[in-house]
Amino acid sequence: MEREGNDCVVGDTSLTASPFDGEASILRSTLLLYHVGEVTLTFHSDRLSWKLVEPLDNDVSTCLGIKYFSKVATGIKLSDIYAVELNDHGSIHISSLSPATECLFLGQDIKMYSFTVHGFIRSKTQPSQCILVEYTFGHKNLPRCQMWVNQLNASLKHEIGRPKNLLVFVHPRSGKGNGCRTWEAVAPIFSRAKVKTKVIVTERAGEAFDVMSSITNVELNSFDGVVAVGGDGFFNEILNGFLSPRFKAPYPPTPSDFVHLAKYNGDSLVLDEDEIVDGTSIRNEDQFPLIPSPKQSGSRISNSNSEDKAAEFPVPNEWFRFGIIPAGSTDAIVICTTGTRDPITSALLIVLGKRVHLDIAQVVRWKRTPTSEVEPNVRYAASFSGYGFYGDVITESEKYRWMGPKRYDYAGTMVFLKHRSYEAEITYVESDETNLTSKRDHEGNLLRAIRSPHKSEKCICRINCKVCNEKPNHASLGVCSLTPHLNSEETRWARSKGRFLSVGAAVISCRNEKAPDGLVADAHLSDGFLHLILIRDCPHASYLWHLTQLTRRGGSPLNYKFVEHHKTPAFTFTSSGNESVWNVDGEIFQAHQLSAQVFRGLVCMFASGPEV
Ligand SMILES: Nc1ncnc2c1ncn2[C@@H]1O[C@H](COP(=O)(O)OP(=O)(O)OP(=O)(O)O)[C@@H](O)[C@H]1O
Repeated sequence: MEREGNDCVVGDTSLTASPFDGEASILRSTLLLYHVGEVTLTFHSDRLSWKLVEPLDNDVSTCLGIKYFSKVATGIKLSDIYAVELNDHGSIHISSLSPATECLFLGQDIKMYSFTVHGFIRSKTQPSQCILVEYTFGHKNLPRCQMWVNQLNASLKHEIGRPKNLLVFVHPRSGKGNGCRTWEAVAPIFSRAKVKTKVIVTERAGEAFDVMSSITNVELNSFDGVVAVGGDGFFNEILNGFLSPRFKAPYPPTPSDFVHLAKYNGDSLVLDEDEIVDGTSIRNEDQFPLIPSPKQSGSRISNSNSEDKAAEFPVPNEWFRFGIIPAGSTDAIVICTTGTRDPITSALLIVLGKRVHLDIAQVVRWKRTPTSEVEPNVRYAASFSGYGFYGDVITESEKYRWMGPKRYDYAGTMVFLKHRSYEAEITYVESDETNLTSKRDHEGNLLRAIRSPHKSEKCICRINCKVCNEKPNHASLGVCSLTPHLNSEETRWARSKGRFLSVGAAVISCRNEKAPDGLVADAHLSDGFLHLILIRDCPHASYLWHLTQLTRRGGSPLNYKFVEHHKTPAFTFTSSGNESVWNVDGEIFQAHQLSAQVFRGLVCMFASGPEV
């Protein structure tokens, strides 16, 4: 049933007032909204809205005396639409419609053409989660449907920031081994949104690193971003492959009395603190099979050539973004950046072209090579680097990878029972916000902090976070803009020395399903600070209490005398005595001595921050 005369296509110069709200509309037609009824569909520049032709009485429509309840939406913002498609079956039989709609056709068997608008709505119970919605509109006239599709698609093209071409890495064995299935579940969102994807399913650890570090700048420039279908460790590998050859920055600062322990036998250390990192040393990592040597590289993407040397790929790069489709065991980075652990939400945030900046820690290990030269070894971390308990858990858990995500619980229990502590010295740059929980008095006793922020005073990072939005201007300030808390005239260093159960540096809150508020509830995605958490040796029961607090929503895991919490842009670590390893974003990094700093908002993610 067609109502001729109710359609109008309005050009730019002769916009027609919408009958609903007086706003200028671009397009208006009477169409059939499947499962609802006949509607007047109106497109304003930023919104598609519809209204039932038959007036509703309290959301109830009546047809032939039968009442139908209409609880559907009455519109969708253009920014929440990710695809509009003309349905290729061409026409449908009225018999496949809902009873309410069939009533409109009085049972006639009429063929219709249709198009579907794909978008999302936020879950009412979990606001960070996006739920797919689709609205199918029908009309007997094919050109009319085509006109709507063309108009809406033309408008979607003007939506800012949406990607067109992505490089996707899938880790098939991530988490419970669901990497491929997870990608298959979200791939239709990309194809509907007409986002081209080059998909690489990894066959071994280190492959994504190789591809990312050897891909030419010309080819990388052809992508709008890279997507990891996997866990935190997999994302870390991709991040390191991206940054290592491209990001040029000084090494982290160290205090004037920082002695590189590799400097024994009176050799002088040849490193200059201002020396530029090219990061290629990561490729020579000798102890970790995950980061292979260049010879192993079986890259499925072309290698450098002379044309590429001329092509630039600036880092930081505002356009190029990273996405994570969660398929791992912990997925802390995706939880912190999207507020949820949901592949559909992640895929939608990617195709809709969302953007949030993320701080990245540069962790530099100082180590003597077989030729007796001291060599820095650079790793980048997006979520957490930890030593002692955290390093021991990751080492132990690798033995039980076959258990899947449960291996962390098992390994955690084993390591907890052993209750090992490690002798170390940590120095950190003080800032006005540095000492947050515990402080040592001059007699060496641990005092409960007086400056610990009360819970209600904590500024939690969320969508449009004010703290993160004060982002530095990378273009005008160069690399200095990445270390805003290190650029003051005088850097003040503080020191903690003793036996520690763990030493950790959180870049972000590290929320995950086991720790709903994360390790540091008020950490920000992009404030240019690391949260240094030092857990001094303490009785077993006290440590258990700290760990238990971590698992509680609203818990206070840092509010103990044996816990030091320092908000700092840089720190150094030197171990003495028996050693653990570092756990960098869930990957092992063996370092006896290291220095670290954080770069504010170094990379952009396809996300918008958590909706907390
Ligand atoms: N095809 C592969 N086979 C084996 N290992 C791989 C493969 N592809 C990648 N890897 C390695 O597996 C490691 C762990 O991957 P990932 O982070 O996805 O899983 P996870 O450890 O289960 O999750 P999470 O890091 O969230 O706890 C990564 O460091 C990556 O190098």
